Amino acid sequence: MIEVQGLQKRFSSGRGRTARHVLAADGVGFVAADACITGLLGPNGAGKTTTLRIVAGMIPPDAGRVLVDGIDVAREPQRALGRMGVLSDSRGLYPRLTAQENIVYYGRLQGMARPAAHQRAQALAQVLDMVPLLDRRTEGFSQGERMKTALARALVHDPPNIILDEPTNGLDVLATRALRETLRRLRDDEGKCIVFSTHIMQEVQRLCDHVVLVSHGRAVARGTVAELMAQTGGSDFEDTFVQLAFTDEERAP
Ligand SMILES: Nc1ncnc2c1ncn2[C@@H]1O[C@H](COP(=O)(O)OP(=O)(O)OP(=O)(O)O)[C@@H](O)[C@H]1O
Repeated sequence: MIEVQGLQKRFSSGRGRTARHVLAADGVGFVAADACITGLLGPNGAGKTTTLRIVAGMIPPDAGRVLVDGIDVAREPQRALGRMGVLSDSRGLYPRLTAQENIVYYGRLQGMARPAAHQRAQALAQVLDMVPLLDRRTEGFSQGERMKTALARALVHDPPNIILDEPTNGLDVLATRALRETLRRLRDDEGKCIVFSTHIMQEVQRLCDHVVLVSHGRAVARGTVAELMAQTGGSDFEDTFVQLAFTDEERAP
């Protein structure tokens, strides 16, 4: 379970009169339960990636906190990270290592013995339909191949919580379907807590049990797709999204 409480994060660039500030997270908070797929849905620049990077301990918040299975990420980052698998926006694979070496290396960093990490890499490759990739260097991998490798790496230590930033970015329709199926299986068979970010409404409708609408660094609405639509009295999720996530000025043509 992941609890995100009142996160604030301001980015600054320049100095003096030329200084510019962006409030990327402005009090965002939500709870992501176990055996549940939670989607952070929001427009471009809403603060989804910033929020997930803070959750994953990659950047510190200015205020607020994140608890992963009750462990404070800022206070005990190693323990918290051990309970999280993170697929970040950059994917960040080592190009000179094979897919298998990338996965095993990360498993070793998480304290796994080499044989166990190898076994797990093989098992994940079966699940993610990437066995032929295992012995290839990741240099030159396609988007889908990179995503699968990064996902296997994120899951190698069998974490109870899985964080995915825009996981379907650059995937074709079959790879997207396969990923969705994998996430459902992880939820249903293994009770994982899964949080992912997207700005694609259809993805949320197809996959999410719980939706957190993020806008201007805040969680402006939460619930199932049906609950969110009931809030606006609409029958179309796109209309609901536009009503809840954009201001009147932003909506004006
Ligand atoms: N390192 C940074 N330095 C300066 N500004 C940043 C930085 N990271 C994010 N921002 C700004 O913070 C705001 C939120 O960005 P973020 O990437 O979290 O949004 P997002 O919801 O993930 O957007 P998208 O859907 O477009 O990926 C944006 O205005 C962005 O330009």
